[in-house]
Amino acid sequence: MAIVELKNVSKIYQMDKVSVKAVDDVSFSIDQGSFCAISGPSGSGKSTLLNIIGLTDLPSAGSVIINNIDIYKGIDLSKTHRIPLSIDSKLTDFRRNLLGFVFQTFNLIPVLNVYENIVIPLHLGDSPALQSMNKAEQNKWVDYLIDTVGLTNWKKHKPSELSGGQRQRVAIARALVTKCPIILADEPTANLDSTNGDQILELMQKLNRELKTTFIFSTHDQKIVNMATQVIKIRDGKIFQQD
Ligand SMILES: Nc1ncnc2c1ncn2[C@@H]1O[C@H](COP(=O)(O)OP(=O)(O)OP(=O)(O)O)[C@@H](O)[C@H]1O
Repeated sequence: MAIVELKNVSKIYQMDKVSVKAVDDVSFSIDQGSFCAISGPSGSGKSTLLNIIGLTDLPSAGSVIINNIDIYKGIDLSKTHRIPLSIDSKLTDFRRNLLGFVFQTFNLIPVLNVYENIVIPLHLGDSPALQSMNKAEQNKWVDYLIDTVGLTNWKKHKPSELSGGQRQRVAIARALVTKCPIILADEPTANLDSTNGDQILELMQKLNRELKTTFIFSTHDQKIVNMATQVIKIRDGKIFQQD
């Protein structure tokens, strides 16, 4: 079953008189539970596609369907250059409930410790998955995540006291804490050495298998491509191969 579907999606960036077609009439679907790599050379449109799926970038044309919800239904995208106020709060809810984000620069809050960084999303929204857990169950879930990412002895430590690999583990636990069905990861291994990068990938693969969370990567990393259950290769904003 498809959890993400893009139909005839294009994205044009307009800069003064120059327009750049970053994504050019792209259609694909990603199955629930996939470990999916969007790969391609620099400037091919990977991050733009991930941002469109992450609902942080508005397409210029096409449909984006996530979890069977046609996100921009009824909106004339050709005349809309900014996320319309009328759907802004709906998109924020979709992002909180459906999507978790892992970035190459980790994006942790420096003044908060590991535990506090991980539980932040629990204080921001109230997704259906979270509503189904009482306080004790939430605490058990957070402990399970911290244990699974191997940071039980580091709960009280600040990000500055952690290695790059440990910081990315915090970011992964934070992305998963709301039990969202989809994790978007933009070059998650780019700032890690190869040993730490390998460990982070193995961890994400384990979580993908155990929790059935869908992982979608934008990446140059051939190791991610080799591990992926679905690969979408793009070049100049177009798909040139899918397997
Ligand atoms: N905000 C923007 N304004 C104008 N042009 C942009 C913007 N973001 C991306 N682009 C252009 O769109 C094209 C695709 O960029 P994108 O960042 O999606 O590629 P990428 O494959 O992720 O590249 P990289 O691997 O180097 O991060 C490029 O030509 C880029 O210059």
